[in-house]
Amino acid sequence: MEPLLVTRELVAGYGARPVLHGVDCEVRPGELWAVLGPNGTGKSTLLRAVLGVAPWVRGEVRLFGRARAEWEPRALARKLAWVPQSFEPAEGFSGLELVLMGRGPHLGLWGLPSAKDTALARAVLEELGVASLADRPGEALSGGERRMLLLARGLVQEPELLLLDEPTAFLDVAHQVGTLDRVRARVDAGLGAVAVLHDVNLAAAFATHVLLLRDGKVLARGPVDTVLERGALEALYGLPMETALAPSGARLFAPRAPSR
Ligand SMILES: Nc1ncnc2c1ncn2[C@@H]1O[C@H](COP(=O)(O)OP(=O)(O)OP(=O)(O)O)[C@@H](O)[C@H]1O
Repeated sequence: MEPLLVTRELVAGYGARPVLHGVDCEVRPGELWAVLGPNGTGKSTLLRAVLGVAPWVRGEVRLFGRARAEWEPRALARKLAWVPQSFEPAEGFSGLELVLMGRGPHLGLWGLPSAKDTALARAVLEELGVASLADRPGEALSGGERRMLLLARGLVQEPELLLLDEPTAFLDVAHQVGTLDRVRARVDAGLGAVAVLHDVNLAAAFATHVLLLRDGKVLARGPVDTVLERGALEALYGLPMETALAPSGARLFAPRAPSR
């Protein structure tokens, strides 16, 4: 299957300083890539470089078979959705209206959502277990509630490729699992997704592939079952790790303090 996203020798940074030093990756339909790595290593910068919002980028970024620069923004927004780490909703918008913004790239000349768009937005909120946020004022929502709206906005955009920057941050454990479960269900139906995660166990449970990023370089990448292992994680985080097999067969990872 043709890749949705390809980066080759990707270098990106801010000011004079490169943050990414030659990152290669490929994402195909039906793949959920977890990007793991220490703080400040360039995970968000990688997503931002793909979106074209990192201050400078060298190397190749191809989306849906074409160079990124060849895409007209609105056409690209019908295929590529972005779930950022956080947002400050402008005052006066309800939760439903904020989610409906995800339909923007699909709307006609006047930009007015139809009854079908509204039904889709309500259905996604329902699916995520946050239907009650539809009628709440956006500016009055908690950090976790805003995250759920951001995810809903990304899903109603009905993209072919979904980029998620720490989608589980600020969420309780049930919403963390629920969020990745809903993303994975869409991935199993053909979506491609890239999610920056800090929780190795969530990556093990939901990702199909992992990309381990350290100091702006790819330490390892490939299928989750082969790449996500103790030695690679110890090299990634510079910390001893323990692994175990749960009765369900799930692989579990636990960091150990070096002094203990
Ligand atoms: N707008 C910016 N201007 C200058 N430097 C930046 C900017 N954004 C990020 N950086 C720097 O680039 C480096 C990589 O940042 P990035 O946000 O990509 O890391 P990350 O791996 O996502 O980190 P975290 O896990 O802490 O979110 C960091 O050293 C950061 O300070």
